[in-house]
Amino acid sequence: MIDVKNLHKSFGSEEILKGIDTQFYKGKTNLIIGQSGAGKTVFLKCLLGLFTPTEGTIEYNGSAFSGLDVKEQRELRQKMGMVFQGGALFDSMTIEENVMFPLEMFTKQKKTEMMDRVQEVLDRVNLKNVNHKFPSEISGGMQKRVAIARAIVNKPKYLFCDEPNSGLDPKTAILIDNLIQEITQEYDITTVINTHDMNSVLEIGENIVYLKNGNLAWTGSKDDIYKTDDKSLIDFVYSSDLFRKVREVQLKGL
Ligand SMILES: Nc1ncnc2c1ncn2[C@@H]1O[C@H](COP(=O)(O)OP(=O)(O)OP(=O)(O)O)[C@@H](O)[C@H]1O
Repeated sequence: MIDVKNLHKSFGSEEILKGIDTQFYKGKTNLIIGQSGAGKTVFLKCLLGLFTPTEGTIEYNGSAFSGLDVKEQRELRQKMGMVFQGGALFDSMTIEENVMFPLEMFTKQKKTEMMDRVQEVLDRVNLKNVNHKFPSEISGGMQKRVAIARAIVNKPKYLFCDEPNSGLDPKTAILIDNLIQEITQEYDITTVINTHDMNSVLEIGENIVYLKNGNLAWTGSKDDIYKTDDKSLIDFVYSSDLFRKVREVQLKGL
């Protein structure tokens, strides 16, 4: 679990995050949603420890970066996996080398042990016969699977995903969403996903954190969204055609 307490983040005189209190739960797909510029990426970077909060704390199972020494901070970082927007694979490395990279960076495992683990996670994300290909030789959906495999190869306790569906067709996007949700449940990971995608909200939104202008405006599940009377959330989610249509069908009781 990640416990966020009174999180503020400013750049110079500009305050981006304005005192956020929320929790992200283990074994659940936690989503951060909000309009462009609301502060989602800044929030995700604070969670990753890439930005230091100006005020407030983020506790990972009771430990905050600020209370840890350098070695403990490194250990905590190793428990974090990240799926970057666009995948961020290394173009000059094969798929196998990409996935092995965190193990080579952070562990002292033997090559055979690393190879076994790489194969295990490639199997888990349903990627066959791609080990020796380069990222440019596989599809966008497959690249996302590689990015997920790389993010989980070192058995993280926390998984952060920045717009994991960007650039994918709707069907592939849902497959990727479902894969992230399955992995989250199977390995009991605290997963936080930054997304614009209302399909994702409807599909996998178990705990949704809605940011507005750097404030926490609403939290709840995908089912709670249908019952909400929060005007700003309604305005935001009903800008999605899909959401409006699903709601109309629900109201008709079909
Ligand atoms: N390193 C930085 N230095 C200064 N300002 C920053 C920095 N990173 C982000 N910001 C500012 O913080 C604000 C929120 O940006 P952020 O990227 O978190 O929004 P977002 O909700 O993720 O938007 P989008 O959905 O478009 O990605 C923006 O005004 C941005 O200019």
